[in-house]
Amino acid sequence: MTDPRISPDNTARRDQRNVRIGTRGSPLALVQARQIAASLEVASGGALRGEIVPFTTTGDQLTTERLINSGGKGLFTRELDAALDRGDVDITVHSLKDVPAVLPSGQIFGAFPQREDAREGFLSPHAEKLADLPKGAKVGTASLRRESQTLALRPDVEIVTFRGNVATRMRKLEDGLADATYLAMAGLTRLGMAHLATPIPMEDMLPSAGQGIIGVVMREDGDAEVRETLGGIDHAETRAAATAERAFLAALDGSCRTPIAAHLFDRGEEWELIGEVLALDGRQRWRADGTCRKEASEAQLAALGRDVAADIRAAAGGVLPAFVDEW
Ligand SMILES: NCc1[nH]cc(CCC(=O)O)c1CC(=O)O
Repeated sequence: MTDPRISPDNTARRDQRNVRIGTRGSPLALVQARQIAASLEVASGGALRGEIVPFTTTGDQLTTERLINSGGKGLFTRELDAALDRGDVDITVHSLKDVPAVLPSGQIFGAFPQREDAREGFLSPHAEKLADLPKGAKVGTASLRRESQTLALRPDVEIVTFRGNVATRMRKLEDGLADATYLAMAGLTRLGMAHLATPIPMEDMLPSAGQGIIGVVMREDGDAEVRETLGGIDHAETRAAATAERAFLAALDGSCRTPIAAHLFDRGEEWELIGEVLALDGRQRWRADGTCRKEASEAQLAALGRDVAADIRAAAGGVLPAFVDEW
């Protein structure tokens, strides 16, 4: 006898297949993974069912201060990459800005769903924006990019190392450990907390390459139905941005200790990529930009990223690589 309390909609379809989704276990990561699960279900007409498999990554375990900048690449992806390799999960879901510029071999991006607000958010109980902070104020961040960008605008402020998930950083701010901090608007928006921050104009603070983008990774030889369904949730403009910004990153990021920012802007008729590299103390900043047609291929978008990177190297007059290595 069937239980009348179970509606047919909630009964697992016999032809429905599980897709195991590897993700970090942080609140933001889980929101993102659930979004992908829901999209997969819709895009496959109910044939695929997402099953969230949370992992603790090295980056989640380490509590050392400068971990993002000192521990090498892939701190937040290593365990997920291995699980995907072994076939323990079918896909992995990442904040693209935490994914190293080059994917592990055998892995590809199956989808870049539509980008969320890529701007940085400014959070402070005392001020609306960086310029309003009193002289010598403390700004909390663990990001070398945010540190150097802040010092470029406000050499007088003191940078204090600030990490942890969104809730932790908010608490540190409330406890007065810093007068202000930054969080990506994308993460705040996904967590329903965008109202806590003031978006910073892109021109004032260029975000990290890939900021606001979710990357869905699968094995090159992965399941054809999963691959096709991921193709259905891929967003062309977002893929264009991911491609150009990551090519720029790959061309410059010899060291993960380099403050680098990049964003692909929609200028109506064409794309414009703006890239930026800074000295850690913010006293030097190199910016370059380039454009390409909206119809550009992925190869052309990647070339745009490399060209802008080359322009920055040229502008830095050869000082960049050695300089960067010392950081
Ligand atoms: N480095 C941590 C991280 N990775 C992705 C986001 C936010 C979401 C996004 O940019 O996609 C954050 C938090 C932050 O920088 O504020």
